[in-house]
Amino acid sequence: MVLRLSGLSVTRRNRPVLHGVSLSLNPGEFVGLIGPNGAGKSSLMETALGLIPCTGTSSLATMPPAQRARHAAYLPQSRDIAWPVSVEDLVALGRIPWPGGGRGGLDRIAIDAAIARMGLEPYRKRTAQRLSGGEQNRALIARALAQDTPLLIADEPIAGLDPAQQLACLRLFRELAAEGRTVLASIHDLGLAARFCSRLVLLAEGHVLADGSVDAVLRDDLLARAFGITVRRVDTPDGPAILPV
Ligand SMILES: Nc1ncnc2c1ncn2[C@@H]1O[C@H](COP(=O)(O)OP(=O)(O)OP(=O)(O)O)[C@@H](O)[C@H]1O
Repeated sequence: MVLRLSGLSVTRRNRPVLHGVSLSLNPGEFVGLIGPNGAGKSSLMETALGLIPCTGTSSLATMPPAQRARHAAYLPQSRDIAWPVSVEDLVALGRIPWPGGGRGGLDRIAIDAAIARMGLEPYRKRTAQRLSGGEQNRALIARALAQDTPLLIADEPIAGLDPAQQLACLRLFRELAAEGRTVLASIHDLGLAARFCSRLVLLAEGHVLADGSVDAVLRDDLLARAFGITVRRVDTPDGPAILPV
């Protein structure tokens, strides 16, 4: 088990936003977290990481901070880069939890691999704050990859990426899962989530409405209940195309 959440409830500004959420993630899963705006997806990720107070338990939140940082990498929804660092130095920050802290030989290998995997070679010496939004997003994903953790928690990782970069990012996450890592990512594009994720969790108003295979979760009744939409579904050789109507 890579992450176990048990009965998580969260209140923000005196409003309950998560209600007794339980979830277990296993090695090799790419789990897509879907649900309407305000459903609690980011809150769930932040709570799992121990960043906001809750009742219930998260196996990650109870770890000492250094151990937690070697277990889970996090791509937050806000992509703010606070300092004018180079892409290379930004990615190296992912190595801080490990012995060597970014400067050892193993760190160098992990940093170079993350930069290559995100196609950032041409940008490595550039100031990260001066890249385009999508390029900054990729640099922050590279930082998370350099952290080399069993679990990656990514909040809307494909938001702001062009179609080719969206596919590249989701392919990469699928590859990470095939390598035995676990990825939990919130995704608004139901078609892409259906094509790439091995499992979906549908969150609505702070409750898990459904958790399971793509077919079990993307049911008409559940989508109508969560989003108030119906979908047209067309099976293609590349996976389902899902059109909300
Ligand atoms: N920092 C905060 N302080 C107070 N309330 C918050 C805060 N962040 C989120 N909320 C509230 O918590 C609820 C869940 O928000 P959350 O960001 O977890 O939803 P989400 O499913 O990630 O939404 P989205 O798809 O829009 O990113 C919302 O009602 C939101 O207004």
